[in-house]
Amino acid sequence: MTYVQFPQQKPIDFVAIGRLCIDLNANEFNRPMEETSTFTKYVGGSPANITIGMARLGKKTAFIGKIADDQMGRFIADYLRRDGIDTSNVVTDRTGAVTGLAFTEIKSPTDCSILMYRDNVADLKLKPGEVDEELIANAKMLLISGTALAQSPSREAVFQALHYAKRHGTVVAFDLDYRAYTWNSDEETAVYYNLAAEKCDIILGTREEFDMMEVFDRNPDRSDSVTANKWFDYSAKIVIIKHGKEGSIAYTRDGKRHRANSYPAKVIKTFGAGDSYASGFLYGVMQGWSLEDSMSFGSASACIVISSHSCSDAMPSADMVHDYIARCERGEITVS
Ligand SMILES: Nc1ncnc2c1ncn2[C@@H]1O[C@H](COP(=O)(O)OP(=O)(O)OP(=O)(O)O)[C@@H](O)[C@H]1O
Ligand SMILES: O=C(O)C[C@@H](O)[C@H](O)C(=O)CO
Repeated sequence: MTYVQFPQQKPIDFVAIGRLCIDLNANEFNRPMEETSTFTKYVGGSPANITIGMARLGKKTAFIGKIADDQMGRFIADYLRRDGIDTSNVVTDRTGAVTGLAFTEIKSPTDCSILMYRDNVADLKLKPGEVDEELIANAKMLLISGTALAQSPSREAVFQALHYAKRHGTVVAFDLDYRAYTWNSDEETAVYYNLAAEKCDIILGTREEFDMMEVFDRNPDRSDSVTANKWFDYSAKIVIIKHGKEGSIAYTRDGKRHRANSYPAKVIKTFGAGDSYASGFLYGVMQGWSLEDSMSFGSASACIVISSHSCSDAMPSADMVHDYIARCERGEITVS
């Protein structure tokens, strides 16, 4: 059963809009940030990680965003280009804005957190007039990401991108990617998330992220099916609710529920799970696979990334994900 039809004649498979940042991942594991002295630098930002994931899986990709006019900004743009990602719509800020930094703390494999430095960041300065309509028109899928909705003018740039996607029949996926630090209030967050989600074909988020969107809704039991069904009155064809290690559930417009369990993993840290899951899942859907197979592929991709030190560098190829699934099926990876 195919839930989403992609416009196959379009030359670009996937374009994402949103933040391009730097991750500084603690080199010393299993200790608090206060006791961590060295970090390794990687390209980061959830939509950037997802795009890198899609590129590694062999998709033709592009990115729409804004980088700082500094060494970090140039490092990010070079990294994307080396992965074959089209950066023609990655604009350089000229106002003195800086690159967002995410310092990651790895207290234990299950207790990780991110300390974000995001004042005056370049990614939130993308303007609607800077979004390239032709690029979106030429893409089969546009991915938007929640954090880009947190402030103007990036917020308007995302809505402009959504408008172009609708105008040109580009499928829209929304990774909720809620980062509390960037927002001013729960009400503002819910209003803008809901306005964007109304326009999207595929919505992916954790239970907690959907809870955040439901501050004005009645869902006292935090029911996944109540959450999903709301979006089928708008544009959604697939709504995925992720439950960490417990796996994920996809709801579809025909009233069906599709479940994927997670695979075992030798976890180093949990961040990056959502980004690698998203790229693996969206890749599967674009290949025309069943939702179950696409979700399993996303889950295995997540395991590879959470068993690694980085998010972007660790994004796997399709062969690596198939191999991981085969090794799990042979019982060679058992630690969870
Ligand atoms: N500890 C784990 N072991 C195995 N698989 C996991 C684990 N944690 C997450 N996953 C896989 O990754 C998927 C996405 O994880 P999760 O629900 O934690 O997303 P997320 O909160 O968006 O991730 P992130 O921490 O990157 O923001 C899950 O559906 C599952 O398949
Ligand atoms: O999204 C961010 O800004 C931080 C990410 O780059 C980080 O790697 C992560 O949390 C992935 O989900």
